[in-house]
Amino acid sequence: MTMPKVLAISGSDVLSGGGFQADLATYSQYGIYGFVAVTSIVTVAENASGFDIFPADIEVFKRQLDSLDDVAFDAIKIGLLPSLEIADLTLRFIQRHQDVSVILDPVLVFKENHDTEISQMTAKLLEFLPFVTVITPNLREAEMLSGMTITTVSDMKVAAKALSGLGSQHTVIKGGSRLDKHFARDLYDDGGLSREFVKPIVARNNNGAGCTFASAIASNIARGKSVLTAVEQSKDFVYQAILNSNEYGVFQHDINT
Ligand SMILES: Nc1ncnc2c1ncn2[C@@H]1O[C@H](COP(=O)(O)OP(=O)(O)O)[C@@H](O)[C@H]1O
Ligand SMILES: Cc1ncc(COP(=O)(O)O)c(C=O)c1O
Repeated sequence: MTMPKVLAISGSDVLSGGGFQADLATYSQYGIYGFVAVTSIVTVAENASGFDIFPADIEVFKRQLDSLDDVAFDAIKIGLLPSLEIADLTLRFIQRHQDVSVILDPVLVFKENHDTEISQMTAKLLEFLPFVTVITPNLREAEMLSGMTITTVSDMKVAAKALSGLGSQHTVIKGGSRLDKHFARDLYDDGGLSREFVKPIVARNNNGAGCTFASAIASNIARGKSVLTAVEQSKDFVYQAILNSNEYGVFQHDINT
């Protein structure tokens, strides 16, 4: 049997916690053949106070996507889009491939609080929603995309419904420690059904947890699982990944706020 094929449209994380390094590591755990179109290169900033994002040359990025037009992917996972131009080309790519499941991890807010040009990018990401199978914002990203303030699990439910209403077939909002200091609560919504997935918060390096979670969802969907089952299984997968994570690099991370 041939392996399912999943494309990551993602950045490179030089420390390999997140980005396409995390995507490929996850695909390999699921027996998925992983492809990558690189959106950007992320390095530790020279003063070591955070990260610097270097967008891919726009022509090079376009040529990567054009090269992939004839591959029959089983799913496409989208991560860090560092500029509006790169986001636009990505949107046009998924519009050309509407038969493929798309998992959008809207990387607007890093754990390291590196705010990209947030309001314009938020508006651009909203244009993706009608072409997206699952969107996986963290709490702050969900607030930006929905225009709501989220302080409780019931706010999270309303925001998830609002995002599903804007076109995403399935929404998973990843709750942070602002919501609950002890439990990592994620809220799933498909426009009708709403489900909460909860795990204890683990005090370990969770850099790249968002990338790993979205890639696991993409892998499960590519393997034929329903989206709800894919999310449930991926929540377990990322929990195990954090329990076994390496502690290295210069940053300690909180679960997103
Ligand atoms: N410290 C942690 N302990 C347990 N689960 C976590 C922890 N950090 C993140 N998660 C889980 O990992 C997944 C990714 O979430 P998160 O890291 O908050 O996303 P993002 O990287 O987009 O901010 C979610 O399912 C979240 O609940
Ligand atoms: C290229 C890239 N994409 C995405 C992320 C987001 O990572 P996380 O899953 O921790 O939000 C990072 C963070 O380092 C990154 O470098």
